[in-house]
Amino acid sequence: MNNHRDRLVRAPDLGPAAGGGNGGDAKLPQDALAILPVRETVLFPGAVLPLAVNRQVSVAAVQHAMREGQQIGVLMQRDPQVQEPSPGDLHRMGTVANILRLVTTPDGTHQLVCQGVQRFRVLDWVGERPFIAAGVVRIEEPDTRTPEVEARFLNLKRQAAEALQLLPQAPEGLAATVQALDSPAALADLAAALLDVPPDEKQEMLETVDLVARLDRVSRSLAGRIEVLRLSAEIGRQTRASLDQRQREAILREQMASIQRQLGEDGGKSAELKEIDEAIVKAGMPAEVEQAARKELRRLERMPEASPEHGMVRTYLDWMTELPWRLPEEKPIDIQEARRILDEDHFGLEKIKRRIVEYLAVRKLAPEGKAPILCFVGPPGVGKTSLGQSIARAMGRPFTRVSLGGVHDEAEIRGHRRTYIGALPGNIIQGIRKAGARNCVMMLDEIDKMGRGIQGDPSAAMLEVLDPEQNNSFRDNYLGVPFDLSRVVFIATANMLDTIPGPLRDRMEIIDLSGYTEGEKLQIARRYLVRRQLEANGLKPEQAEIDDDALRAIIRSYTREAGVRGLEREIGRAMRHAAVRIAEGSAESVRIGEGELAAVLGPPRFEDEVAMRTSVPGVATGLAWTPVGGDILFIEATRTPGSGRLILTGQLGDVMRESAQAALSLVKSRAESLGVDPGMFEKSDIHIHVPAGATPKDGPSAGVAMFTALASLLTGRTVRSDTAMTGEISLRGLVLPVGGIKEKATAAARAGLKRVLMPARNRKDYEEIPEDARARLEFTWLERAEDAMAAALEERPAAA
Ligand SMILES: Nc1ncnc2c1ncn2[C@@H]1O[C@H](COP(=O)(O)OP(=O)(O)OP(=O)(O)O)[C@@H](O)[C@H]1O
Repeated sequence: MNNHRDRLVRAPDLGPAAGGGNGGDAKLPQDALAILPVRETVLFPGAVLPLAVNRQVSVAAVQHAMREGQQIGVLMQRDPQVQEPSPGDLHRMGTVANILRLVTTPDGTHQLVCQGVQRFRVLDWVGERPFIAAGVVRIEEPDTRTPEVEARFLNLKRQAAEALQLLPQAPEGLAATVQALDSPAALADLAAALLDVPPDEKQEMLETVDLVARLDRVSRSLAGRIEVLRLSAEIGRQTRASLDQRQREAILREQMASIQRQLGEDGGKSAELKEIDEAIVKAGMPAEVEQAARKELRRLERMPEASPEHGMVRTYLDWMTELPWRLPEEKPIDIQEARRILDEDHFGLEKIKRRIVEYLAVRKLAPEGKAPILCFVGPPGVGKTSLGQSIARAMGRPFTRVSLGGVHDEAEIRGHRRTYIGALPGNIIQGIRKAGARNCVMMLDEIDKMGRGIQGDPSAAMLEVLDPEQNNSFRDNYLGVPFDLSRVVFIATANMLDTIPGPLRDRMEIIDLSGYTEGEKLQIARRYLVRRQLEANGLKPEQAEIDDDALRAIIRSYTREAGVRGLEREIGRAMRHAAVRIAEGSAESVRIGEGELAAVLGPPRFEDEVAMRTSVPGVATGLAWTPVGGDILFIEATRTPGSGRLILTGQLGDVMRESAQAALSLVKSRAESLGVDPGMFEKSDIHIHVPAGATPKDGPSAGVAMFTALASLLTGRTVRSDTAMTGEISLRGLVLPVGGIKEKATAAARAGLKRVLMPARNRKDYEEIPEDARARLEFTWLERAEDAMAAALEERPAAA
């Protein structure tokens, strides 16, 4: 069709390109492409297309590719008006092309003839001047021939044949080419390239990588096109039948007006449908999802408003249109600022904050990379949730919490199918909608408390949610379409590790928050909790004050916890007391010292518990590790006339029962050195009880305390009230090492004890114990059970 002769030109003939930047001669990294920005044209794989090359960026890109003998990346501009496009003006998905030849027309403009090879996606921009260059990933076209694909392939072929028949000026031989095509992907791309639709729609087709969705998308457009062609063919026929064109238009207008009149009578519904239609457009759904939504919208159109299904479809469409499909712009993370935010919100926790900053730094450098999933493990009230909130704040993203505690049904995570009455999406999708962004920070609370019921295993669904290979197309049963969770920042919390299923645990990076020492709690109270409670109770700082001694007393005598939640509650109570006094006018300002506490908060709750409990022989203070931090526990032993039985109560597990038996055997074998008549055992029953019977207890680490309690009972010497102990014992009287030393020592310090007895073989764990607890405790390291007796029992038998 050109009336001039094509001629081959070498790259340098194009004239000079602007210098500087990535340099005309610079080599690009291996998977990088020189980019040719084009306007209102989409090149599809397989298609041969002439492209105008006149702008500096285009000229330089083509020169570079030709000189290096490389392919070129063709990307369409978002806005055709932009004269000098920069990377931000381009779509991120385009087609890699082979340069076939370069043609210069007589009027001096250049045309590049190139052939699309395969799709690519831009990973990052690696240059802007003199030409745009991008690091890319090439998208392979898998050779899938499922029945789903096959059916669509045949259908599309049929449609293409029909369209070509209706087209008067279809190129010769095209119909035969189409029929001979054997690849569904090639057919879809060929049809898309030939279709007479706006460039943006073509770009959408290009971006539809999934083959089934692409075949559907192209087939839908083609069907529309065929309709138009049929109509125009019919009009043509009628014109030939000498129907006056004007007359025909008048008739059509008349028909349209009548249809509109009818619609007018039913204005409410059509307004509603229009609203949903607009919401679908606004939601920015991926093509496949939009297709599903539109299908439902068409169903809704046909449904009487009064039918129960109408409401269900309407609710479904509300969910679909309100979900944040579009990815909001992500600001790069400011690491300095993140550090400042973490410090502002939390006292101490240095190691943990450092780890979080590292995590954020990695995410900053590789935003699309697979970041590990952080899991905060620790007792309640140690700041797991508030750390999560700080991370969200530092990343500038919304925060949402999803509680997994008690979830034992897969559908709670993945939603119910819409066939169920009252079905809703699962809590992951609900969390996303609440957050309003699909790159939110989502805290998965109590992941250790997920159960497993008869309705499927929720942890399997969780695995899929957290798997970076799968979560970009997470399928909620209710939605029935994939949702991309890959940009969500997941953070899990748990009280204990043991109950998290192994595969889930492997996906996560565990961060331990073990609880605070008294010194840390004091600082947290002073810097955060008091201020927060002042505000919460409408007080100004000058109106109420709690001094340090009072805070320390609250920590010691009114709370016994690893975290600071109880502490905050008690401070809140004290503040309310102050608020009442100020509101009733009996004081201008209130100062609460240690002396006032009893009046404000009631009598101390924990102070003398140990002294009181251990005031009789037969009670020893043990130390336990629990999921909510360490704690003290009492081992009580008594003797009654009987026949040599050992009675054990207090919900003890097997290991603990055996350890009680071992303690008793050990005491029996030491009877003489304890000054006990060995014959006494046959005439007595020994009862060992570990109170707090509602909590199951297990483990061997109470062995030393059991032995000490029995020795105390039989010798009549009480156990020192300032001493707690832990350790396993062997039948031969050796003290064996145990776990949880740090938590146990912290618990002893928290309970106001002064001395702890621990296995000598745990000495290596001493370094782990927080400074604060170390300073307050005296440690005795036990080799043998006798060492415990010597260190724990009072010298003399208690007075009867
Ligand atoms: N290091 C700290 N500095 C300042 N405040 C803290 C610190 N640790 C905890 N807090 C405060 O203690 C309160 C309880 O913390 P948070 O709710 O985060 O606990 P949690 O570990 O998530 O508990 P749970 O497991 O019960 O949800 C919050 O108000 C939090 O701000």
